[in-house]
This record gives sequence, structure tokens and C-alpha cells, in this order.
Amino acid sequence: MNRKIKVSAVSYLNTKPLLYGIERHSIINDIDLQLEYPALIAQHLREDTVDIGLVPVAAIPSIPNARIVSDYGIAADGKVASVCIYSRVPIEEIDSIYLDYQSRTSVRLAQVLLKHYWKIAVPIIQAPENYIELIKGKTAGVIIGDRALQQNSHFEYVYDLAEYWKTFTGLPFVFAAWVANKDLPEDFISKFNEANKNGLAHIDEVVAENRIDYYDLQVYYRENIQYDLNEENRKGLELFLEYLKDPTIV
Ligand SMILES: C=C(O[C@@H]1C=C(C(=O)O)C=C[C@H]1O)C(=O)O
Repeated sequence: MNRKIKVSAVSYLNTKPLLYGIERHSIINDIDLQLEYPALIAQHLREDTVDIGLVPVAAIPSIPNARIVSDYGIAADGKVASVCIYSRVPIEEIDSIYLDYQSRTSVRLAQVLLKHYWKIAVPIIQAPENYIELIKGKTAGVIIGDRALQQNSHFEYVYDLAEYWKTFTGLPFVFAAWVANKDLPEDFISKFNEANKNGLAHIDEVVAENRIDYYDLQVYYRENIQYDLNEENRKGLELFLEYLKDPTIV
């Protein structure tokens, strides 16, 4: 393949360790890299305007020719810290919920847990861009990514969805995986994997480059996010995709 391979990665802090490796590997010369929020990555893969994306796993069934091409992704075995339901009242008392328009996976994870774990049926409200300021009274909201990390001390009730998934199923949860929508050269895929792996060996450097005061990135990268799509993670993924066959989960 002579043209550059178009790669779309998540624009949040969670992806920085993988990007650190990709940007410093010779593979960077073979790719056009763009960063965007997860729902847009899914849309671009579906419309075939990119070749590989760090795709929200819930979108995989809607992408023609989708296949997971890498051993790396975004998962969590217990608390993830950046995917939560935020609320002013206990979850049993909420009467409606906003779902983050930037998400495709966590918004469905929230619906699976509301239905099967908390066993409550609440109407979903379409979230406008400023929906975070509208989370009040009995209206809760799902928030993902850096905006979620920033909200952790601002709400009385914070329900970490990877933690509740673990309690509910005993399994880790996979949020996103590198997915291609076409055959790509094998040597490209192996270099891409190597680049991802290299990045994970440089967490200290990534933390030093991304100074934030609202969360401890050492904890985030080393304890919350799991980057390796190991066998346990894949079991969690399979089970989640089973739950998504339920047409009431949108
Ligand atoms: C852990 C996270 O995982 C993500 C959540 C996604 C989703 O809900 O669709 C998609 C990609 C990941 O960025 C996060 O964004 O905080």
C-alpha cells in the first residue's frame, strides 16, 4: 500500500500512552493520524473515511468489515475513574438520564447496568453539548473521558461503570479496541502493535508531559486503564456484546 494509512485515535488522556509509542516509532511516517472523540471515530470507520480507529466496541457490529487488529485497546478491571454516572441523588431515585454524545460504548454499558444490575427503567434524554451543567435534581448523566475525571469531586453520587460491571459479571470491561475496516499489510499491523507496546513502557514520560491537577495520572495509567486486550478482557467483551443484542439498548 503506497498511500498513508488513516488512523483515528481517541483525543482523551487515556490514549496518550499509546500515542507516545506511535508518534516515536517509524510507523508514524506511514500513517495520517487524527484525534477525535469516540463517537466520531466510529462514524469515520463506518463511512470508510479512515482505515483504523480506536473504536468504541459497541460500534463494531455497525461497521462493515470490522475486525480487531491489535492486542491493545482501552479496558479496565474494576474502577476506571473516567466513565461514570453522575448524580445529585442516589441512583434508585433518578427519574431520567443524559447519555454522553461523545460515547458509543459507555452509554450502552450504563443501559445494561440500569436494566440488569440496578433493575430500574428511566427515560434517556438526548444530550446537548452543554449537558453536564444540566445534570441536576433527579436527572443523572453519563460522562466519559477527561471531562469525567474533572467531575469526580463535583457530584454527590458517582457510579463508576467499570467497577459496577466487575461486581455484576466478575469480568473486566473493554471500552475501545483498534479496529480496521479492510485488510491491511501484516507488517504494518505488527509495527503498529510494537509502537503501541513501546508507548506503554514510558508511562513516567507521558505523565510528565501531561500535567493535570484533577486526577493522579500515575494511578490512571497504571491502575485504572488496562491497555492489553488479554483473555479475561476479551471474555468481558464477548459478554458485553451479547447484552447488546437486546434491541431496547440503544
Ligand atoms: C475509559 C474510557 O474509554 C472510552 C470510552 C468509549 C465510549 O464510551 O464509547 C470509547 C473510547 C474510550 O475512550 C474513557 O473515555 O474514559
